[in-house]
Amino acid sequence: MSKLKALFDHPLYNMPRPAVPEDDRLLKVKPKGKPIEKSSLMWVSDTQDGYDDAQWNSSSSSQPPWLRFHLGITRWELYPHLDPNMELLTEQLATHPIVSAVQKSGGTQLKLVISFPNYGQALFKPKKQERDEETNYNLYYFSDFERHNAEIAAFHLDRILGYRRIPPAVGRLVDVVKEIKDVTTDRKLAKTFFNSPGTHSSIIHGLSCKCSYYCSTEHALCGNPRDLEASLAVMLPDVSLAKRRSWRSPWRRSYSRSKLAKWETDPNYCATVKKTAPYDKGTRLVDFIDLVILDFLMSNMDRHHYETFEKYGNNTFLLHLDNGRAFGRHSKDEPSILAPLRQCCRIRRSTWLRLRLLSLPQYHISDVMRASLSQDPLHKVAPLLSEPHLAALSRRLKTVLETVSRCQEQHKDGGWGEDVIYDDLGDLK
Ligand SMILES: Nc1ncnc2c1ncn2[C@@H]1O[C@H](COP(=O)(O)OP(=O)(O)OP(=O)(O)O)[C@@H](O)[C@H]1O
Ligand SMILES: [Mn+2]
Repeated sequence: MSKLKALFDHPLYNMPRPAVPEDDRLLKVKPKGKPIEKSSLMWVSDTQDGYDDAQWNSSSSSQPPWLRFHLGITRWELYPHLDPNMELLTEQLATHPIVSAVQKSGGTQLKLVISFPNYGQALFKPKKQERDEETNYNLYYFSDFERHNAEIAAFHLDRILGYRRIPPAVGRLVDVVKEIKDVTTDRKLAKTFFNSPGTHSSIIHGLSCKCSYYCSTEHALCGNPRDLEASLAVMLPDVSLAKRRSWRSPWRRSYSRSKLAKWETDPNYCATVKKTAPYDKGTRLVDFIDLVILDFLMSNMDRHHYETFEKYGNNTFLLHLDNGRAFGRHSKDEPSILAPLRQCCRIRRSTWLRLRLLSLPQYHISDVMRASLSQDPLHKVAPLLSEPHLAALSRRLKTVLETVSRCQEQHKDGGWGEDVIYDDLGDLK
């Protein structure tokens, strides 16, 4: 734990920054401390059963942690470094009673939207795979399971990298009968519960769903006997309050078993991207490279899209949502994920410096991840990432740093050494 603390106390994580301009906040509280009207809560639920009476105003001490999280979102990050709100926010996700659970439509696998008495909401993804199972090498990335522990580990890794672009996610043991079946108003969901015919003393309940893959009784999710491990990620502000835009990744895979994508065959692919909006201006390209580095470290091949908050136009951070297909394999790295860095040879200075820090023994990436993950409530059931996955992180970090060095070498020969490192620190370096 001391390595993690030392890392977060390091000047690279505590750079002086100008105060956030009011317009850079995603949401505003109504002026003059008027209580937030009940009507603005209509999107949460139209039945008030099980919910607390909400009496919030513009004073942050009256606001529940999920609301403080929403109000803290800015143009460049989801939450501040060493956020005092984080502990209570994650504790409530892990312990607050569940008053409702409904299926979230869309996507390939079952997800639920969970609601809490203080109107907070979370995106629930259930455990589907044991921690020590590796994704079958014959399986295409788009048929892989989503892993609840990957969602949790991705949040921790994103924070350790200093990005703060993934909504906080925690693990929780959920009683599938008491906390889902008995409280859901989603009749279709309730109908998918059944008792396992094969067990004697322990009753196993499964739930399956309506979605495109893995939603049959063969892929039922089983409680043990009723407890099911899951990840709960804080919901972002509803899109009626803060619209988001979804961007197709320029390095998207073909999602076909036979076709290659353009970036896999065209060695000059990045030159075209660099000339194309929004990658031709501002920090979009280096922000995308940040995301690529996160994905390579956790071996996530499924980054087909990313999202931004529409309010900020092109000058904003990228939301790193949907990390369930990360951490599937530890014995192999996937070099193609790093293609954008190799092809564009560009990285933010602040990211590069933090990566170098994480490769030093006193801040070693595997050690700080182990420490960070040990704070999750599911750690007492089993460590969120097995040791081989933690070891893979430091091996992959080395590859990222070698790739940057190779870029610098190549660019030095061409006489344009300045190009690789994008200077986002100015005088601070
Ligand atoms: N924390 C969150 N708060 C609000 N919305 C979210 C959150 N996380 C994800 N979403 C939204 O929910 C949608 C589905 O989530 P996610 O992509 O994780 O599920 P999925 O089943 O993996 O979907 P897909 O199969 O399309 O990849 C996302 O497109 C995103 O817009
Ligand atoms: Mn997905």
